[in-house]
Amino acid sequence: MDAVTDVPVPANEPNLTHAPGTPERDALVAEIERQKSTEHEITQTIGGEQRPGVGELIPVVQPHDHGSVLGQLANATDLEVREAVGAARAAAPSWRAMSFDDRAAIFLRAADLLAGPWRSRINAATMLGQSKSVQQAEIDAACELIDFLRFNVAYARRLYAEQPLSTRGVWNRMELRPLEGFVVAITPFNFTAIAGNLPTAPALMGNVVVWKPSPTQTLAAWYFMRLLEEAGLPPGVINMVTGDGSAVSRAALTQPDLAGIHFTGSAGTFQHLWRVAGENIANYHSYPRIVGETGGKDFVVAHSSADPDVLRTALIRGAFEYQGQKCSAASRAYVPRSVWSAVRDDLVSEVESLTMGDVASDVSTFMGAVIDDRAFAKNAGALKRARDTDSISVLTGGGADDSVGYFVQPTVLECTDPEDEVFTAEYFGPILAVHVYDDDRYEQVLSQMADVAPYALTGAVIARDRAAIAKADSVLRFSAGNFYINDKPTGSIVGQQPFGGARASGTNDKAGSIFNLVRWASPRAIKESFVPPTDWRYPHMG
Ligand SMILES: NC(=O)c1ccc[n+]([C@@H]2O[C@H](COP(=O)([O-])OP(=O)(O)OC[C@H]3O[C@@H](n4cnc5c(N)ncnc54)[C@H](O)[C@@H]3O)[C@@H](O)[C@H]2O)c1
Ligand SMILES: N[C@@H](CCC=O)C(=O)O
Repeated sequence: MDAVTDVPVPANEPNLTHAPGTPERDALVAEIERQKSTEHEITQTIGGEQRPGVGELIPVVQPHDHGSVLGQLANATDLEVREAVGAARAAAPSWRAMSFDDRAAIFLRAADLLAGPWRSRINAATMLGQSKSVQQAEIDAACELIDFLRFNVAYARRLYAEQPLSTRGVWNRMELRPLEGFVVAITPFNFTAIAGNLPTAPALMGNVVVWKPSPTQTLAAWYFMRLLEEAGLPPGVINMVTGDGSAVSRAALTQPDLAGIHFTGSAGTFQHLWRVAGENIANYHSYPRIVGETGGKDFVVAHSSADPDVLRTALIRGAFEYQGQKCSAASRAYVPRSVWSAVRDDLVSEVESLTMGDVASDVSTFMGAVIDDRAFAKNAGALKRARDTDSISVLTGGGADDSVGYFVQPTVLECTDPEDEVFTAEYFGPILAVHVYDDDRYEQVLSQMADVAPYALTGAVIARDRAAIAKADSVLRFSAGNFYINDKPTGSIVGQQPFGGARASGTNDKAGSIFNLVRWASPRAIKESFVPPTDWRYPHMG
């Protein structure tokens, strides 16, 4: 049985600025050059062994310069996925027998390695492979992932300490067992932190994992696997298979000992995974835990009392950082006419001043490219449709060019029809749709926009009038799992704003929180009677 020890009290990792002349910037630039000139063989990791993979090869490119290949990965075959499941099964007995302190120490060491010698490696891979600016890589691949690793240890300790009442002569205990079987973690392209958190959170709770990162995030994922090995993660606890995931659906999700799915990505993919689990429901030993955080159509609603500078900043940062490819990105805004007349021209000219380009060659760049040809086509199609729709005016942007990289201009659309697709569909790109309303229609606008999109992930109200804030808080109660007052709807911080949404946005299990970790444990209640009864009769029987 584990000793109950204290764990280090977590604190959020401070962001390094990477300002010109700082040591972190020099280290990062050198590491970017090293990775650019390396043809990475992006191996799978099965039972602690790095394997090149026998499936079809998929090039990993720089999205802002798609002719530059960073390495190749192989699309995992069904056999390789089955081997990864086998390696996880083989590792399970010794991993679950290991004390919590020993497991926790591995992930705390991983956090410290990432905060120190591995920081520039994982940041550089995220900038090159996912086209993140240095600021966006730092808050994600370094700080948020370090926070996930450290805070999860503290949350897990709290969960283990949560014990039932004991009465005189009876000791009641609760044991948090890992799930019986293995967990599949399937992760998105847009956050290296999420990719790292989804396999490590169940592993911390004593589970074994098969991890399938997104092809376009696999370079940073591959480096993170190496970091976990250096931190002392035993072979087979987390097995990484590469590729598009189709083999994982066929060969892992159908296994009788599938214990859970830990997913982040689009709503469509999540529904597919749930369907596969549903079709196999009678074959599983236990009901698999299904945790999925998915898409958003995140809003900013302004009241006539809004500070125009606060609104403009929230819109620019919220909509255009990382090219609008955050699930939390502001993609629809509702602005009263009086405020719009104060904000519109400055907003347009500031959006036109945003720099876009090769984020890895010029570290001062604000925006890079969208992730791949599929994302480019989706955004270019949405822009064409906007140009062709009478109720929409393109205020700035509207162009796209994939000749060198997958570049989509930061775009502001003004649309008179609040039911239009620009207010309901997730484009996952730098496109902000604005609906301008008469100032006295605030309450009607809140009611309309509360339910117009299928998602309920993030949203913000910008207002100085307290009653207006309270009204938005109440009408939009179920429209966002993360609600911001006078702030942008992006940039949640582990330990401060637990993240996730409901409706089509997911199961809202709040990544990086105690609510998420509880899903990866199977509690056992134990009652021990010290002086048990020896006569079955009760006093009322005389
Ligand atoms: N709510 C959140 O916390 C959150 C966070 C980040 C991203 N997202 C959402 O993720 C989406 C963007 O990420 P994406 O483009 O990587 O999503 P995606 O759904 O295309 O892919 C997610 C993962 O699923 C895999 N996958 C796809 N088809 C599969 C299949 N048939 N079987 C098994 N695996 C399969 C992909 O390879 C990838 O690893 C957006 O919708 C965004 O809103 C949500
Ligand atoms: N923590 C991030 C999550 C974004 C998801 O893609 C945010 O709040 O912006």
